[in-house]
Amino acid sequence: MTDAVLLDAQNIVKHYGSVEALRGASFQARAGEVTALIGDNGAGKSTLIKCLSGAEQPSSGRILLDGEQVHLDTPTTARRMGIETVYQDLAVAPELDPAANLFLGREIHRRSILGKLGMLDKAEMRRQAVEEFKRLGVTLQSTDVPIGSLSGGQRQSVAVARSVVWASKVVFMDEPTAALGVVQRERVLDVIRRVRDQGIAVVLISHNMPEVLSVSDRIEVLRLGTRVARFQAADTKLEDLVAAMTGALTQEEAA
Ligand SMILES: Nc1ncnc2c1ncn2[C@@H]1O[C@H](COP(=O)(O)OP(=O)(O)OP(=O)(O)O)[C@@H](O)[C@H]1O
Repeated sequence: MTDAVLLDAQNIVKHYGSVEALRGASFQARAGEVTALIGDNGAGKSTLIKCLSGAEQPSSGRILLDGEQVHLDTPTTARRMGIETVYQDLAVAPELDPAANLFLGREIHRRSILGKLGMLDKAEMRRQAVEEFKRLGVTLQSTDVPIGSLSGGQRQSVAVARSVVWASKVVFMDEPTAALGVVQRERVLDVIRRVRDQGIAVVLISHNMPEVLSVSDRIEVLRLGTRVARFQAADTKLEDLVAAMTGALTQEEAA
């Protein structure tokens, strides 16, 4: 674990009309660590991630990346800064194979005039995809079949890999293991650990507390739109997390 904060969100407020989804929420993530963002339904987790990935604009507050204030006006701006997001609803194209999914929207074109005419370099994309899947520990029996025919866990591993390959700093994952079986869930968690080990700051939203404790280095708790507690996962018990989420424990000074 390191002490250098890579992503530092300070006092983020987000209004949707009269609803105050975030009421001065702060959040920090470090490179080479998994930080879990937890909280009860409606606590503001998804809204915070949207604000930190350029999908929504905060009403007020500051976001620092590597110590510099940034304005994430669109997801494209965030991506250019090395921030990627994996959404809950498997963001893959089922009819395409895993390599094509990895390069979706970022295809490699042939070098010749054919490339200028829009022809894709499928062999090169496949070669790089196989390398990336290997690096991230994504095991697929075949890289030639449509992704729709793979298991849920394999599909989700490809979705995670797709964001991770392009992320140089931060990856947000909103419930990446929701709806997966035990074995498949473990596979995705392994991919997450490998991503962390490559120096990326991984931010994980999850409602599964044993999973949070097993994969995270740090845990930040949101309640009613503000951060109410922070924990180092190694020193934390499940009851501590539940107490912080429900408001039984207020640890605001520590947060
Ligand atoms: N687009 C929107 N318009 C109006 N209110 C919204 C909108 N998005 C979120 N909210 C409200 O903001 C609050 C926080 O929602 P958010 O989805 O961020 O919570 P969450 O912690 O991710 O919850 P869950 O665990 O249920 O997904 C909720 O009260 C929600 O109803």
